[in-house]
Amino acid sequence: MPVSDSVDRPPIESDDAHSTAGDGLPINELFYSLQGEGILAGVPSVFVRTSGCNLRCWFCDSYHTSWEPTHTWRSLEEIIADVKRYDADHVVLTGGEPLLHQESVTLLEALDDRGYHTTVETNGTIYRDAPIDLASISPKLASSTPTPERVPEGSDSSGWGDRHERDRIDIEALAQLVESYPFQLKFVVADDEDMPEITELLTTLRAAASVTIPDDRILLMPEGATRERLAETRTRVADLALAHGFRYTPRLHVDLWNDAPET
Ligand SMILES: C[S@@+](CC[C@H](N)C(=O)[O-])C[C@H]1O[C@@H](n2cnc3c(N)ncnc32)[C@H](O)[C@@H]1O
Ligand SMILES: Nc1nc2[nH]cc(C(=O)O)c2c(=O)[nH]1
Ligand code: SF4
Ligand SMILES: [Mg+2]
Repeated sequence: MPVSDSVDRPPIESDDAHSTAGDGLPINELFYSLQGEGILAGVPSVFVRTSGCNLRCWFCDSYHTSWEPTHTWRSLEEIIADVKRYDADHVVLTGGEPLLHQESVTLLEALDDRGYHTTVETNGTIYRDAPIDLASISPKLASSTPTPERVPEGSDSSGWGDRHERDRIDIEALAQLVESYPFQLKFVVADDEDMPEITELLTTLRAAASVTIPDDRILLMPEGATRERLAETRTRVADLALAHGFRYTPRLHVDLWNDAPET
């Protein structure tokens, strides 16, 4: 369900945390696929992708939820009816940043009431209290920050470099997420220069959080929105996972369907 800007509601403040409340959610796409990433990779799942993000990763594979957000406003009833069309018991709520939206909590409650397993894909900068079966947290490293040289084609990084850098890590939100939900920490990695920041962040988070964070919940995921780019990064990242005793996660959907929408 690719969508364009809606005319029936004002445009969302896509870059403003906690921006939407009230009935419904800005939906960019809703589709059925295999979970491509993380400890549930391979599980048939319905993906609900909200629009709007408080960060601007230069490599974002969901450009139309962040750099140039598009959406249709959908009521929770409509979203649930669409989810029910598929024979799946796993739902993945993603974005954009789904936890920007207060209504994501209401949607998760409705899905939980209907017996669905819920995964939330989040950048880890916002905590909300919701029935989440797996918090799939992907904290953003310095290598994600946009610069004039490293920015999606046709976009302007001005204003976003500093803001992204300021907001990309919130230890308090990360600690609350890992304390509250079964979790995985999924780092996007391109090369060994990313590793010192990961180990430092883990030291800080382990000191801040009241729960243990075992190494088998730390996943390294190769950076790459296309098969071509993944071919450059994946073996390097797998070797880094082995060297550090962390898990490696593939990006199955990119291997299978490259960068096609609704996959
Ligand atoms: C589009 S994001 C949406 C959820 C949330 N905003 C986040 O970043 O976790 C979904 C997942 O894709 C990952 N991702 C986005 N672009 C990527 C890329 N070029 N290579 C690898 N992973 C990427 C994110 O790190 C996250 O785990
Ligand atoms: N197949 C598939 N698996 C995914 N896991 C996380 C995704 C996301 O964009 O959050 C994603 C996605 O976009 N497609
Ligand atoms: S935080 Fe997620 S949705 Fe936002 S720009 Fe980064 S990868 Fe894209
Ligand atoms: Mg994706």
